[in-house]
Amino acid sequence: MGFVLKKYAIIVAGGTGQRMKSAVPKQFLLLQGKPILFHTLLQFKKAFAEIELILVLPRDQFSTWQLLCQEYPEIIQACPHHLVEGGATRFHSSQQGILAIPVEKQALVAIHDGVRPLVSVDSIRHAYQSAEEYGNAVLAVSSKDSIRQWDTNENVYLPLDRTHIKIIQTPQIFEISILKRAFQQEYQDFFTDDASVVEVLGIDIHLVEGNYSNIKITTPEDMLIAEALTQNAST
Ligand SMILES: Nc1ccn([C@@H]2O[C@H](COP(=O)(O)OP(=O)(O)OP(=O)(O)O)[C@@H](O)[C@H]2O)c(=O)n1
Ligand SMILES: C[C@](O)(CO)[C@H](O)COP(=O)(O)O
Repeated sequence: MGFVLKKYAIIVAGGTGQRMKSAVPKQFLLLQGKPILFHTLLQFKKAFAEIELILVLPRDQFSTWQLLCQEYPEIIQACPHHLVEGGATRFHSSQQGILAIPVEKQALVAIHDGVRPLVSVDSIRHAYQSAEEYGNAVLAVSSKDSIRQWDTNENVYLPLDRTHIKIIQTPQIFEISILKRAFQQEYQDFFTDDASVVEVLGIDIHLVEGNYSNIKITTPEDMLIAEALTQNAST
């Protein structure tokens, strides 16, 4: 693969994990005996040794992370990174990460959920390659379930054609100049991911095939699924 542009990855982990209901912030929970965030950072390093990593965390979690980095020295050895303070929403955390990247550099920037540690190296490489070709790339998979949407006129859930549905994942990769422009906007409630922010500029989003294992660890059963999916990797 002939990559030309400099590559950054912003790993957003500025949330508080309310749905996980865990005393330990979910990004620090151990998966195969190592913090989730280590697995996430490592996948990007495995994809591109030269990549620059930016980790976004709430300020009050910096000290816990620094302690984890002492307890697991492989984190810093394998995945040196720049630590940035997060914001009130995912949008604001992405924005903080983007601000940490120098303006003058031409680069491709992936924004990835810290709690998606199972993204495959192949998916990461494929997404950067597509972003280099099309200007942006967002991982997505087809729905395996039937889908219904609430209809306010009929007051009932009506079926949707699932062949027209995509489940959106991360990483979501963009040219830095586009991200800088997009994230100057005011926050809007429908900004549930970075693609929805960039799209407001009138830019078409290019979806690329993701992997079903790339789950977002959101609720307690996701930890069990993640442990099961990584079991062979650790033996
Ligand atoms: N203010 C925020 C909110 C979320 N995130 C990050 O965005 C990713 C996806 O969000 P989600 O799974 O919703 O995480 P939380 O917001 O922590 O969880 P919850 O909504 O259950 O509180 C996570 O890596 C999370 O840390 C972030 O960086 N900053
Ligand atoms: C960015 C994302 O993971 C794409 O599926 C998702 O939108 C994050 O949503 P959350 O409510 O912040 O978990």
